[in-house]
Amino acid sequence: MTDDSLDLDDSALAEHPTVYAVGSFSGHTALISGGAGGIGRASAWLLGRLGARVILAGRDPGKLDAAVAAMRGRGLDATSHTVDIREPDSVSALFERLDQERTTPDLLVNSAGGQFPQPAIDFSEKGWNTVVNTNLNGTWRMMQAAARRWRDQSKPGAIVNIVVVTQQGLYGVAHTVAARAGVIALSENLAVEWAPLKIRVNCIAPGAIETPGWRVYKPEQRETYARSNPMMRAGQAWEIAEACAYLGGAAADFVTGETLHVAGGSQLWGETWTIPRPGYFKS
Ligand SMILES: CCCCCCCCCCC/C=C/C(=O)SCCNC(=O)CCNC(=O)[C@H](O)C(C)(C)COP(=O)(O)OP(=O)(O)OC[C@H]1O[C@@H](n2cnc3c(N)ncnc32)[C@H](O)[C@@H]1OP(=O)(O)O
Ligand SMILES: NC(=O)C1=CN([C@@H]2O[C@H](COP(=O)(O)OP(=O)(O)OC[C@H]3O[C@@H](n4cnc5c(N)ncnc54)[C@H](OP(=O)(O)O)[C@@H]3O)[C@@H](O)[C@H]2O)C=CC1
Repeated sequence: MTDDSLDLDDSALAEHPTVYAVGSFSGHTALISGGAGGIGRASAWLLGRLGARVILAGRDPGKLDAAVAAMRGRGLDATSHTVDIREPDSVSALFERLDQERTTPDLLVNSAGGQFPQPAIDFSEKGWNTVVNTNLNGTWRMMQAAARRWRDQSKPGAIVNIVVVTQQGLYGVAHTVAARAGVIALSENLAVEWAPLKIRVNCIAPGAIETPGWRVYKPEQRETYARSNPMMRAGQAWEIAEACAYLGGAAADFVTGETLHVAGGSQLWGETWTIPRPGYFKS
């Protein structure tokens, strides 16, 4: 697979079949961090097509503008705001801008995240902190800011955190596995603590999903990902978007504190080496 083939095709996202009914998110607003990336953009398209007003958030205004223009071109209600979830002030500023617009999302999808592959023994202090600050602290900041609005306005809310498979077999990204395990534990805790506020908190653990985010991995490592699960294929961003629509919507009104693996079974079988597999493990 080439670097170019990882780019998502907006015209495909505009027409991909879905199991959900058009209008099932009418009247709902979804804030999607990482909304111009692979999984975030597919989720924005799906939720938008189902009737939601979608707000895409990320660091790169050019990518956000392009994604919003494509969605608006198909008649969807899409806007964007910049945010760096690593910066507390940036997250505060995002939510203040939404307050000024009198916009409170009903659904927050935390898809902003990422990591770089490196043997854990070589992690620098800064590298470790960057990944933990992005994936654990950044996700937390977004959750807390949204929850405060829902509490203050006595509104229900739903959060879907995109994490990674943490049980086994994701080697070379120990920093992100640690951060995402933190997000899962945090989500389970908040599912209880925020239930009185009518806030549901769930996670999706994707397996290998072909997105632009894969460019951080060497082609020879990427080539192995499709065989990292018993279904022997890579997943598509649309498959995560559909799970997002489930956990973020009315069908999951009684679901909270859950982590849904959309991973082709890779949480049960298989191994993923984002760095070259050491000779020690070769048969
Ligand atoms: C059983 C499990 C089955 C599951 C199968 C799954 C298989 C799939 C493969 C793996 C799973 C995960 C996949 C994905 O998540 S793909 C999509 C996610 N997208 C990305 O990861 C995007 C790319 N990543 C990044 O943008 C960066 O890594 C980062 C998160 C760090 C953010 O980048 P940013 O530009 O904001 O930060 P910097 O470049 O300034 O870096 C800050 C410091 O981080 C250290 N660093 C960064 N890159 C490297 C590197 N390549 N090697 C070593 N260290 C790195 C470094 O300290 C940086 O500071 P300095 O530049 O000052 O040194
Ligand atoms: N693709 C896969 O195989 C898997 C992905 N995941 C996870 O799913 C999530 C989405 O990944 P995917 O769509 O594939 O990756 P992408 O890299 O395509 O998208 C991630 C998005 O996050 C945004 N982002 C990154 N850092 C920040 C930040 N500090 N503040 C705001 N936005 C940020 C990026 O936008 P910008 O640079 O413009 O800010 C980017 O658009 C990530 O958490 C990823 O780790 C988990 C398992 C497997």
